[in-house]
Amino acid sequence: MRRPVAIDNSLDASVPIDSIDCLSEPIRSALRSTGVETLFPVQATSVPLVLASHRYSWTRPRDFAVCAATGSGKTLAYLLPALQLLAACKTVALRCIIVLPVRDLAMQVHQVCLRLLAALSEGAADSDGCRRQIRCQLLVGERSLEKERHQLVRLMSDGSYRPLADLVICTPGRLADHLLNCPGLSLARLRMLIIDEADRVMAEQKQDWFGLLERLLDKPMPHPSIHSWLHAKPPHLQKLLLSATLTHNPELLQRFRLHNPLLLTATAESDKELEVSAAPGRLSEFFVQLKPSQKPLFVIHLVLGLGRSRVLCFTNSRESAHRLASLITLFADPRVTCEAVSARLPVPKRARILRRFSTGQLSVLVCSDSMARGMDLPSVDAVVCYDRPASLRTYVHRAGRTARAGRAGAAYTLLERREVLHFRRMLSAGGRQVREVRLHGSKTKRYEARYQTALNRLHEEQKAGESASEDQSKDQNKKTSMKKRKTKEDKSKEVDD
Ligand SMILES: Nc1ncnc2c1ncn2[C@@H]1O[C@H](COP(=O)(O)OP(=O)(O)OP(=O)(O)O)[C@@H](O)[C@H]1O
Repeated sequence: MRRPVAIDNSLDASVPIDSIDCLSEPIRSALRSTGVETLFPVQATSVPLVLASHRYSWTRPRDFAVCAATGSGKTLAYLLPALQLLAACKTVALRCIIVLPVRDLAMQVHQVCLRLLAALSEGAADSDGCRRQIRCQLLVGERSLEKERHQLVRLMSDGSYRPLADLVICTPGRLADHLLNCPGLSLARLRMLIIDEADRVMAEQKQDWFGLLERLLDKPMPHPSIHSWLHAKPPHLQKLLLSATLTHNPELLQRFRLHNPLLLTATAESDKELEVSAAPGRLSEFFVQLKPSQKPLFVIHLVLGLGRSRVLCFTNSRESAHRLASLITLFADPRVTCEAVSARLPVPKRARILRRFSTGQLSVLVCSDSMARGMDLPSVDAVVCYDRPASLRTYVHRAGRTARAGRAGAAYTLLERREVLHFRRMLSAGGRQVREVRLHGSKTKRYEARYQTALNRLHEEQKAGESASEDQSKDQNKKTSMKKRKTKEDKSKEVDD
């Protein structure tokens, strides 16, 4: 890869949108009406470069890899050039695909995109009103494959297919489903493939979606229209890869067959295998050494003693998440409200819990690493790595749920003594500064008795639960052996008869 372009890690280097000449006026006014007055450094660096790479339609635009801090605004860094390019196209055709590793993230980016598109079409109504609306579809498996397919293409009476989407936001698995099962889907006009959280998407390679996509790229349109004859030569596809932890390893990146790639980076330290973006400017990072039994007490102390009002806790297992949430609930202090959320919960329930946390009705949300990537929850003022993160990547994404968009935040990692050395080494390899804070007994004394009561109640509830399930399985065993005996008796009766 050529010499990387540096991205300023400080939001003080943000640039007023009016000074970004390459942005069209409709996009600028859409930004203004969604409350964006300046472009963050990652946006001010990448938007002009990406747009410039499309200046001449006869040359193939180069590809980009963007590595910038969590919460630094990478979403707009790719949405803005994509929307500007799409707005200039007169006809509907699938021209841009945005791939995100999980459904929740795709839904979040879809929301950001819809807000911008609504502002764009309002602007069009105010001016000449003749601009075509960009059509964006979300494909994450929320609806049946059939229903999603009807959002992508329409079968016409002459047997041809009419494209219905300019832009698709999807997960890799769902994209593969459509590439395999949607007969009218044509990629002949595809100009941009954007892969957010690219390192994660790359690691999973679900259903070889990228191989499928490449094979379909070369396929001609199923039923050529006059339009497709006029534009017979397929446009060049540009790829944009983004993450806060993006590898610089050319071999790994070449899996996406990048063309003349340019790396835009705000990295902490140069490492060939793993590039970790510099930490967000106003993130303070701490670790606390304590016994496992003290961990819930520390979380309670964060809210009651240190005044953190929105705390996001990451555990390594669902059991650990539910145990912590139950314990905090049994602590029964109205100032510390807590729930656990996991990817297994039905989408509406998960959305309800996230809304309660975002609106301040919950002070502590416990979750697994499925929430660590990309989720943009407003005003999280502290992240707690309740269980030790397995890797630097995991840590960076967990900690990155706070201190977003220039706000202040703190990340606390709770460690047992034997874990401290490994953790400190792991962080210093990523150029991160982490300080130790101590949990003094004098500070937690006032809620210790109540905590002990909650702990005892939790043990009792667990015991009651265990013996109930033991009874249940005994009953079950009894029923099964009775059934077996009966069938045996019936059989021997049949033989006697
Ligand atoms: N130019 C801007 N002006 C004001 N707010 C912005 C701007 N750009 C982004 N934001 C806000 O910053 C927050 C973080 O943005 P975004 O989610 O794009 O970060 P990210 O770099 O993708 O983070 P992650 O690596 O965690 O996915 C969002 O709430 C977004 O609305």
